[in-house]
Amino acid sequence: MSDLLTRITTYKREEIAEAKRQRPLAALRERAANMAPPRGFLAAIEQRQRQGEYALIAEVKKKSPSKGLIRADFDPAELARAYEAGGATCVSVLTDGPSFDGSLVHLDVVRTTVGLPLLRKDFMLDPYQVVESRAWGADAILLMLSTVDDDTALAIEDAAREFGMDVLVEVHDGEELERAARLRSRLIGINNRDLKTMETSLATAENLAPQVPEGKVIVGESGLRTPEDLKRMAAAGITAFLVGESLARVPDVESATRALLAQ
Ligand SMILES: O=C(O)c1ccccc1NCC(=O)[C@H](O)[C@H](O)COP(=O)(O)O
Repeated sequence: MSDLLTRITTYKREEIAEAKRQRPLAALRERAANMAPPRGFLAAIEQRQRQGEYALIAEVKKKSPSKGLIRADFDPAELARAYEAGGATCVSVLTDGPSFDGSLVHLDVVRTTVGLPLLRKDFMLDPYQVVESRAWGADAILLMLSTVDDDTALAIEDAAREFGMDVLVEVHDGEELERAARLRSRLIGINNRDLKTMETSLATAENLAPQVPEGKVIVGESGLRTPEDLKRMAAAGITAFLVGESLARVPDVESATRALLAQ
């Protein structure tokens, strides 16, 4: 694991322990049970792909460890509304506070603003966080295999399935891809960002895509900026994308979203 991920997972474990003290699992489960059913995240992506269109998961992102402040006048609701109007299929909401200035409250706000399925983008280390995600309105979660062992990955996936949520399983190399293939989730995200160097290379997704087993849906993640980048991914068989910075940074987010998706 990179130094950054070690630092993030260390404070995340402390956050989880504190959250469990503040809101025990039983109370969280009750809140999750009272939520409207999940909006189908994978189903929305596959429907878009069946129509021959790109499926965009557009990310509500204020700042990041690699880029610092991305959007000074950050308003999660306004950003999500622009993504929806620009043709996004789903929205990813960063909820990590210390590194991204995210919050679970953003998830709640975005859910009441748009009708698109929502991904909770955070560092999932404990099944407790899955229940928390559902309780705050997420329809899907991200599971980064670089931060969990196989038993934990399975437990997190099981918890998500119990709540009818989808899991985007994130990999960055061949070994993680082999582990991802053993999980039941059909969504595999290939992260182009190397979290040791913070460099992005589209070659990562291009090289790993042919090794993804039949029946899985690949999401190309990070470093995607232009319609040409998406075309390059599509040539490698990837037509679903997770995009944050390049859309969240610009003044006219709706137009930028529409322009990115032009095929
Ligand atoms: O973005 C970062 O700097 C980062 C650092 C450490 C862990 C995760 C990080 N990013 C999360 C993501 O996966 C991206 O937000 C997402 O793929 C969108 O990437 P981009 O379009 O390059 O903003």
